[in-house]
Amino acid sequence: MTTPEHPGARETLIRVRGLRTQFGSHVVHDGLDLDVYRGEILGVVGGSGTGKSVLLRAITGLDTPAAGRIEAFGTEVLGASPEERERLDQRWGVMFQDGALFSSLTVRENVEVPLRRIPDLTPELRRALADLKVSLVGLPYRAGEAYPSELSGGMRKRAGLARALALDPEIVFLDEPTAGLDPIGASAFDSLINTLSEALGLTVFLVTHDLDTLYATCDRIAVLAEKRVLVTGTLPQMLEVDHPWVQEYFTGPRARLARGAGRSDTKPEAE
Ligand SMILES: Nc1ncnc2c1ncn2[C@@H]1O[C@H](COP(=O)(O)OP(=O)(O)OP(=O)(O)O)[C@@H](O)[C@H]1O
Repeated sequence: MTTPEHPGARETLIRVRGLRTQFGSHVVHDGLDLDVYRGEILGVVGGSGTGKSVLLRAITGLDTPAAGRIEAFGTEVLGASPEERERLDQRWGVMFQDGALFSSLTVRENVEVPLRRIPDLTPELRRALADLKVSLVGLPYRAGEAYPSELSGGMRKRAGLARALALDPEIVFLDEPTAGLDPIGASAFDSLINTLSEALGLTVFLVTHDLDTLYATCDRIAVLAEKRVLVTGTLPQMLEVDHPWVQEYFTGPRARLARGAGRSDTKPEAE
């Protein structure tokens, strides 16, 4: 299937070509291509088990694919030297579905973990920078002193985002950030993603099942199906795609609800 859009000549931050991932004989991706452009919020959708999380992990070097090329900021992720890898890790942040926080550390200490990679950063400055990130994601100051178990699910997700933002990355990878949140909490998280994208020029790679989030935040969508990125495009373009899963997902009853009565901060149609 062709890719019906290209948002002008934009800088490609991440370029994936011919990606193949597999676990034993189970092939998850085969011949997957994807570009992520600077400054965009890209929503990655697909049925359960189509490999959205595996793609995120492959791009960020957490899983090693069987074949293909992944380029981030012009650097080959696969086969990057430890020094290159360190530089890449400073240019992206990853927020996992459950926040993946260390339960024995306070929120501030969790956010300080990536900051420990910066040589010569005094403990006082590290702490101050962590507090800044905690407030950047809309958590109250006292949340920095709380342990993850003392926070609500929504606050834990924000804490996970604060840690992902610790090193001022250019791109954040968010794995189902609104999963498990009530609609008000999910809507607040959508607004936070939009605000951070606009204020910091942050690029966002967003794995989600949440149609409301797609409508509220995403500039572009990539659909995973048939072991690859089947199609990319804007939301209006998705409505024109002639593929059963895409049709069902974007024009089914839940999609109509999301489109019609979307959250209050629904993003205007991109391009
Ligand atoms: N470490 C692993 N070992 C074996 N199989 C794995 C591993 N990680 C993922 N898989 C398999 O790869 C496939 C894709 O998994 P992935 O978690 O990426 O799907 P997903 O699209 O994110 O699904 P969901 O929407 O349900 O979260 C699944 O069949 C999963 O069982």
